[in-house]
Amino acid sequence: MKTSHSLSFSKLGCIKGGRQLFKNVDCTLEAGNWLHVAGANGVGKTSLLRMVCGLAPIESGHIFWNGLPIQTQSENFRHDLCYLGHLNALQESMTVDENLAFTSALGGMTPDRLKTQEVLTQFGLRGRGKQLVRHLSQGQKRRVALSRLVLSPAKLWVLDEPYVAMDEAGIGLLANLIADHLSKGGMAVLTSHQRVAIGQIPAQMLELQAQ
Ligand SMILES: Nc1ncnc2c1ncn2[C@@H]1O[C@H](COP(=O)(O)OP(=O)(O)OP(=O)(O)O)[C@@H](O)[C@H]1O
Repeated sequence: MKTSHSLSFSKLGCIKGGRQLFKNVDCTLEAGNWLHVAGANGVGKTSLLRMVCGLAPIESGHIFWNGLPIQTQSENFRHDLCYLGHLNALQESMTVDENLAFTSALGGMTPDRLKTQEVLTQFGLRGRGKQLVRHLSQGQKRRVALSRLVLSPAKLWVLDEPYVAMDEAGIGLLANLIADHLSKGGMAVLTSHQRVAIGQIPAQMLELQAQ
């Protein structure tokens, strides 16, 4: 069932190291849709995503979630959000299962062993649950990180270069995962230097321009 979630940017601007990266960015994303944030290296894509996730302050303009500024509803918004940054944010000295259980606990959920096994199988990591993350390849680590999306109840997925280190099968898998998420009324914001196709759902493009 579709929900009425929405994410909006209004006159959003960002200054880093005394340099204006972007300004006056306006955009609205409704439930069931995805936003491709594009632009040259250093234009500010990661900075924008970090602002959306509350990891960097909003210097000018506003970010609204369901019509309200995100700062006024931090807890709600955090619950609705799942962020995957450049780094996988995995504990290298813990097993795959332990990492996923930790993610579930952080999201306020009881770790579900069966569901975890299902997700690992879906991501081509069957039988890897007891393996230490530091013994996985880069692509496998990325797959573990991405499998957290499936275990999260979040409506909004914010993904910074999710395809990095993924092979062709992994790229297809992630595209299907996002398409499925959108079909259930979810939303996704992602950056990628590659062209991205998510099923038949057209991208809403936000091309950041160097100032
Ligand atoms: N804390 C900071 N202090 C100073 N400058 C910063 C800081 N964080 C980012 N920058 C600068 O802001 C600019 C934008 O960085 P950002 O990572 O957002 O770009 P990007 O569009 O994601 O780039 P890429 O496509 O290369 O990943 C870069 O020039 C970067 O050096």
